[in-house]
Amino acid sequence: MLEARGVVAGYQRSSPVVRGVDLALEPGRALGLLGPSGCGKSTLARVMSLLHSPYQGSVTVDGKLANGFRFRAPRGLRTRIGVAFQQPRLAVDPRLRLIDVIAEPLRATGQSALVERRVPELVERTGLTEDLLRRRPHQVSDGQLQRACLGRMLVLRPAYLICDEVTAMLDASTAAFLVGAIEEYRQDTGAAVLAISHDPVLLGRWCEQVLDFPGLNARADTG
Ligand SMILES: Nc1ncnc2c1ncn2[C@@H]1O[C@H](COP(=O)(O)OP(=O)(O)OP(=O)(O)O)[C@@H](O)[C@H]1O
Repeated sequence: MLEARGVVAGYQRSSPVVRGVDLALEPGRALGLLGPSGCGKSTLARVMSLLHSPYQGSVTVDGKLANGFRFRAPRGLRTRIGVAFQQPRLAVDPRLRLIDVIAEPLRATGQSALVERRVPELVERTGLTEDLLRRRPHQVSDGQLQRACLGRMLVLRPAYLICDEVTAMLDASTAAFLVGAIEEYRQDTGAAVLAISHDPVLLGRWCEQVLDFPGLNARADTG
C-alpha cells in the first residue's frame, strides 16, 4: 500500500496547499483524484511520488516510512513508484532519443544490463514505431512523446503508478490508448493507479473510486 497520512505540503509553510490529507492507494486498485485547476492535486502527486517533502505527515510505501530522510528516500522505495505528468516536454531530457527516454530509469539505477530485454517489451505497450523511437523530442508530437513517458514510467515495473493529468493535452484516441495501456499494465501486474484529473467523466470511466481533492482537505480542516 502507498499511503499518505496527515500530509501538509506546499510552497510556503504558512499557507500550504495540501492540508492534512489522508490517502491510501491499495495494490491493484485504480483510484481517481478529482479537483479544479490549482487546488493542489499535483503537489500531492509529487509528495506521493517522493519528489516533494511534506511539512508534516508521513508517506509510507509497503509499510516503510518514505519521508523524513535528510536528502531523499532510498532508491528501493522510490523505484516502487512510477510517475507521468501532464506536459511531457517538461518531463524529458530534450537531447535523448525516445528509445533512451524509455531506457533512462534503468541506466540511472545501474540496471543497464536490462535495457535490451525490458525496452522492447515496453515499446510494444507504447505503440511507438522504430522510426519514432530514433527521434528526439523536438521531432515528435506531444502524444508520441507522452507514449515514451508511459514507457519510461513502466520500465522499472513499479507497483504504484501516479498519473497526473497524463491525457489532458492529448486528442481522444491517444488519450484512450494511454489509459488502455496503463490499465493493461495494472491487470498484468496487480499495480495500483492514482489517476489525477479535473475531468470527472475520464475518472468515472477509468477508476473504481473517485475522491474529491478539496474534500480531502476540508475534512482535515474541520478535524
Ligand atoms: N513550485 C511552486 N512554487 C510556488 N507555488 C506553486 C508551485 N507549484 C504550484 N504552486 C501553487 O500551488 C497551488 C497548487 O498547485 P498544483 O499544481 O498542486 O495544483 P493542481 O490542482 O495540480 O492544478 P492543475 O490541475 O492546474 O495542475 C497553486 O496555487 C499553484 O500556483
